Amino acid sequence: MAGQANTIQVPTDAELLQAQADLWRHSFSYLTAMALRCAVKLGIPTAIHRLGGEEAAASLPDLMAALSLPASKQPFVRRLMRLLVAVGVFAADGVADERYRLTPLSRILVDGVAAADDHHHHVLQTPFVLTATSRQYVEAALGLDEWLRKDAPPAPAPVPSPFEDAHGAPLFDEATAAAIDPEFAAAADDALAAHDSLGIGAVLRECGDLLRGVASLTDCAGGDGATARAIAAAFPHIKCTVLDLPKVIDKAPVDDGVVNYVAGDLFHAVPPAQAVLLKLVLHFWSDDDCVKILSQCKKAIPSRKEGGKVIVIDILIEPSLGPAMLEAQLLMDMAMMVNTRGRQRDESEWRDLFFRAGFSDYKIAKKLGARAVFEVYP
Ligand SMILES: C[S@@+](CC[C@H](N)C(=O)[O-])C[C@H]1O[C@@H](n2cnc3c(N)ncnc32)[C@H](O)[C@@H]1O
Repeated sequence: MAGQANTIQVPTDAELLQAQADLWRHSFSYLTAMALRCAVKLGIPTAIHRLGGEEAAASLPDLMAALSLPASKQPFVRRLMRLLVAVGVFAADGVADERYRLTPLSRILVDGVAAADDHHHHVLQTPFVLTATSRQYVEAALGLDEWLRKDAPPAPAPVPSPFEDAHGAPLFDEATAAAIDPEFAAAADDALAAHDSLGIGAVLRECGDLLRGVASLTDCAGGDGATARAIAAAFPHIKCTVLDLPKVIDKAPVDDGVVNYVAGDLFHAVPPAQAVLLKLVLHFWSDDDCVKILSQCKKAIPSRKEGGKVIVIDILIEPSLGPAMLEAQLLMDMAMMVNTRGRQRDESEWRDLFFRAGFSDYKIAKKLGARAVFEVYP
């Protein structure tokens, strides 16, 4: 059928019109990201909060004044806000005289406030937005086709990410600040901390049984100890240890009497405990590295009979969560592919990692939004 390659089935009129609209949407979706970045840089969520709080909506002229923007730009800000309302970043009252309110999404972008009750933490996500939409991330993504054309180095050499190809240093590496831009490297660290801190409260509230009967826990790659301190506050009987790299532990609170901090390398040894936690760690690493990390964790825990387990909290790709959640998970996977050597995984990929590392069984204790909490047994 040689002729077929030169012809193509033209879509019906209805399909064509829909296809063109979808093409606009996908090709220009970066403008949604840039509109969100613009709103964060101007401080629009914080201004709306100050003008109206939860009770009253903020009018466009009041918003212009609060942001110190020239009145001549009001029609343009109205168009920016119209898009951000349409995609759920803000909500609007009225049609001609728009008044804007925060949505749950824009509430996590309000700066300089604390949670209104003791059970929740306000974790500001603006560093995440600013890094995800940064010139450095966008440039790395623009090199994706070139990167795919290039053969990977022979195994076991790691495959450098498009980010490394574009900028000459991996993300979150000592070399990043020197090779790229100290400001970007600091912002990326803040973005990681903001991204990771959101969610441990929900895990502790939703998974009551997860830590029942656990006497000691090592939070592997636990950063500055925020997660371990939250666990110790909720379960004071658990002896908590944080393992992270020396450069991170050096900045952690020295012997705060609640959590024990250990500087080390999770590829070499994990401080022994009844349970080891890997929260948002494995998605950063390749499959082979994950097997090495999980093997170290397995050495650190006792048998299943003695309550030994590894707790993994990470994204679980799950089409049944619906198209919007799946798209968020797959975009997070693309973000890992473009910017790191890691990936997001579906259940069969997680299962393979656990069994390759020598574990005998696992269960999904809870699915929480895009993430899942796994209990992995020796
Ligand atoms: C994605 S964060 C983990 C976040 C943390 N578990 C949380 O949920 O807040 C990555 C952490 O891994 C640490 N890390 C990276 N390589 C490491 C290694 N070889 N050994 C120990 N920690 C490491 C980093 O310093 C950083 O704190």
